[in-house]
Amino acid sequence: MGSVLSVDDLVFRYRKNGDELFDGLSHDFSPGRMTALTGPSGRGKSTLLYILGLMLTPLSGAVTVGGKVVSTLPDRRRSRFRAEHMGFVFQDAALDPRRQVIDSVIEPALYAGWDRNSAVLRAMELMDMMGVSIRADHRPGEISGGQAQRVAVCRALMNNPKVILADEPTGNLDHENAEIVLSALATIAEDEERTVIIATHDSFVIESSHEVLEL
Ligand SMILES: Nc1ncnc2c1ncn2[C@@H]1O[C@H](COP(=O)(O)OP(=O)(O)OP(=O)(O)O)[C@@H](O)[C@H]1O
Repeated sequence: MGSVLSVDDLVFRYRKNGDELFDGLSHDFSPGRMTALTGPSGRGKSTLLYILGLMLTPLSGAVTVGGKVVSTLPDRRRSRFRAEHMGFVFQDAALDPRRQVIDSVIEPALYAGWDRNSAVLRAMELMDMMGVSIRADHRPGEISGGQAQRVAVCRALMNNPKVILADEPTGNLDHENAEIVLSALATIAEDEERTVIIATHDSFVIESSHEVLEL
C-alpha cells in the first residue's frame, strides 16, 4: 500500500428503508496528512470510519486504495487487509483490565506473527514516544484515563499501519493529554507518510489537522 485511500460516490444505510447517509460523497485521503471528519451529530462520522476500515460495506459507491476497489473484497481478504494496513483508536481505550498494558500493546503484533521479544522492543519504543513506558507493567486500573488512551494509540500503531482511524480519540482527555495524542498522530502522518483520519467534535483536533472534511 502507500497510496491514496478514497471513497467514491458513497451511499450507505444501516437497514432497508433506513435513512441514506453520505449522498454520494467522494473524497481522497492522502498519505502524510491528518484529516478531521466533522459535522453535526448523526451525520455519519463514525460510520464513515467503519466504512473506511472495511467493517461496513457501502450500499453503493466504493472504498479504493491506489485506485483499486477494496470494499468488495471477500470477507477474509478484507480482514487480512485491515489487520495488515489499518490501526484503530476509539474514544474508550478498552484495554484488557486483567493484563499488564504492555501485553495489550503487543497483542496485534503477536497475531501478525512477530516473536515476543521484537514485539516488546517495538512496544517500548512507542510507549517511550507517548510518555507511558514507565507504566508498561501496570494494569489499566492503575493508570490514568489519559495514559490509557496513549497506550491505546501505541497498540494501534504497533503493526506500522498505513492508515490510522480514530473515533473521538480525545473525547475523554484533558488538554495536555489531547495534545500528546494529537501531536503523536500528526507526527506519524507527516514523518512516516501515514494517512490519519479522526472523527471528532473537538475544535482542538480540527485546528491541529492538515485537512477538515465536514459531513
Ligand atoms: N448500528 C446502527 N444501526 C442503525 N443505525 C445506526 C447504527 N449506528 C448508527 N446509526 C445511525 O446512523 C447515523 C449515523 O451515525 P454515526 O454514529 O455514524 O454519526 P456521527 O456523525 O458519528 O454521530 P456523533 O457525532 O453523535 O457520534 C445516525 O442516525 C445513527 O443513529
